Amino acid sequence: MGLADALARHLAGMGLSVPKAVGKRLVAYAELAWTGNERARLTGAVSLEELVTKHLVDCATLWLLRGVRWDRWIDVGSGAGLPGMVLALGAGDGRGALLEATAKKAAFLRSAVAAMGLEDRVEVVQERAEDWGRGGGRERYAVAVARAVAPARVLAEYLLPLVEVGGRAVMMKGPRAGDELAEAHAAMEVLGAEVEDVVAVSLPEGEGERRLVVLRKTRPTEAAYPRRPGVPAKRPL
Ligand SMILES: C[S@@+](CC[C@H](N)C(=O)[O-])C[C@H]1O[C@@H](n2cnc3c(N)ncnc32)[C@H](O)[C@@H]1O
Repeated sequence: MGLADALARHLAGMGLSVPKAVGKRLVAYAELAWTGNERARLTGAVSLEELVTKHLVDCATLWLLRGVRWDRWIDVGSGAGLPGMVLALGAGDGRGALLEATAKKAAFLRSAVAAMGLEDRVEVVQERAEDWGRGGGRERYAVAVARAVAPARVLAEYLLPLVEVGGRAVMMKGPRAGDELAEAHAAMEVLGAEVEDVVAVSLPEGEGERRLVVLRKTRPTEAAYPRRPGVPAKRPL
């Protein structure tokens, strides 16, 4: 079975389907990321097949969020482009940004965006989230999303300043999301956000449990946030 078929089978296991052409483009992107892996350590995947059937499928869980529109999004700490490239290739024709602090990874992201013909609607930003949230990215996006970047209370300070009032921060978490959210209570108070939803998803073929945490921003971010690069992680709110 080809990788595009394997991807389709895994997506079907979550009640999702994509047109064949989209499946092929997702696999083409995964092949780029897998090749790029040899030059810069881009993903934790141990094989191209795992990148497709585990990591891409995990990112596609975002399509299950009914209340979130992916038309002005930013993927914070995008790494090899996860979940941002999956959103760009599979979630309509919205505009997005891939934010990544590491130069080698940002260079890969630029080449992948160009190779997939996405330059018109996907921007690569090589910055720290803390800098972009004080600068050009402040309150600019409808949705900020992150996967495997930081604990919820740290991530709240990375994501919420980037989002407009009424916008969403989406944290892709594992089954311990409840504990992380309890720790993030103070951060959400300070940053002005409430938990809108926590969606439980079982990945197909026993690949594990996921929680998609959706926060809604309720008021503008105070000027003091986000704090300087490194401070949110060192001294979480
Ligand atoms: C473990 S990787 C996860 C990458 C990708 N989201 C994924 O799911 O495969 C975390 C990434 O976040 C980036 N990162 C961590 N903190 C960051 C920050 N404050 N601003 C921008 N990027 C950050 C790192 O450089 C790294 O590429």
